[in-house]
Amino acid sequence: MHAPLDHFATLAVSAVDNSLEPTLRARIDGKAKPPGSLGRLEDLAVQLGLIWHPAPPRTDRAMVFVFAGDHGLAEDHVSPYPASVTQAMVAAYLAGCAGMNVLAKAAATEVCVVDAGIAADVPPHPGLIDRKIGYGTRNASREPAMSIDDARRALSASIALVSDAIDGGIDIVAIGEMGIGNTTSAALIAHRLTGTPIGDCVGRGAGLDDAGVLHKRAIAQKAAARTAASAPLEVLAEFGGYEIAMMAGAVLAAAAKRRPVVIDGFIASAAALVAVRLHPAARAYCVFSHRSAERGHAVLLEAMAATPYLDLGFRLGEGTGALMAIPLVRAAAGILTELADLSDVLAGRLGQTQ
Ligand SMILES: Cc1cc2ncn([C@H]3O[C@H](COP(=O)(O)O)[C@@H](O)[C@H]3O)c2cc1C
Ligand SMILES: O=C(O)c1cccnc1
Repeated sequence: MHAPLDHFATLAVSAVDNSLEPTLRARIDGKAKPPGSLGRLEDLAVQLGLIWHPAPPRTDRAMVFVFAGDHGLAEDHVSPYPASVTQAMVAAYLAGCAGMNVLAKAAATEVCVVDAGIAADVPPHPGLIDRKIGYGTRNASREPAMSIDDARRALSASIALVSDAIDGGIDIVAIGEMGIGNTTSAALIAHRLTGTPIGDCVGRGAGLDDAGVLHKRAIAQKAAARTAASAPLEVLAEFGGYEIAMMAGAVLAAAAKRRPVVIDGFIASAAALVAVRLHPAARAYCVFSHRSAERGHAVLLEAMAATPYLDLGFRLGEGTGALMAIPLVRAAAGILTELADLSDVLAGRLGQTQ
């Protein structure tokens, strides 16, 4: 049950070489289209070029890692659903019949389901990766959700898992989560790492009504008032959860291995912020997929100067928003690797890709 700590301690993230950007822009401007006419997809192409330099970007295999964990906070009724839904949804992922599975199929993306800390013993399944750190976190409104050591264990476990997947041929990493109560954890992380008032970070989560949001806000206030922690690892340990820690580790692993990591919505963005505060160079590897309808997502996006590509009104999690952006990543890479130069087209030299 205990993963080693050293993958986190020894991790190195190298910065992308931003001085290459003008060269990449000029190359894209020379393609068979008016300059800038593929809009923000060109920005994504530049980002992929910087990440993969000097190699051309590869996008054959994408994998979404869905980390599942339970939250002690759930006993305070911060969610309209009981904690048992976490495990039930994991069973649905393994059966291939959840929202995430449907969207992963459409996005030609492999699925990796990880038990980061579900509050029950989950029956073994060939599709389930057991990296359980504990049986749910402790209640962050009363005490730290986890120890610093457990936060490091969670980070290290996912760093090892995602690094191995990349070594095994995964070109695009995407992150998502399942954990009843985790929008409260994410709100607390957003609040503490950005300095935004907690009330502006708390939203409806899985569908609270107005009274429910008021109650959730009060619980979050209580948790925030309990601790003055401000360093990213401490904030992560104070507020949880295991699946958020593992998403942060996944971001760091992708960055360390120089692969793009597609960030889902509110909770995944909170994890990305933890990762970026731990290793600022990791920001350049993050692709922010969509703008979640959850209140507080804007706070996180702004803190990372991120403008997502999609606005579909999603507020599900599970990696669903990230999955919808995988085709964009593939298309953007194609701008660099398959789109002809205008000079070749005008000279009638067709069918030669760069
Ligand atoms: C059936 C169901 C499936 C879900 N899939 C993702 N979430 C989403 O809702 C949860 C966060 O909301 P809160 O903080 O209000 O609990 C997370 O598990 C998130 O992934 C779901 C929630 C439910 C109910
Ligand atoms: O944006 C998300 O990831 C989200 C929002 C609400 C509930 N679950 C997930």
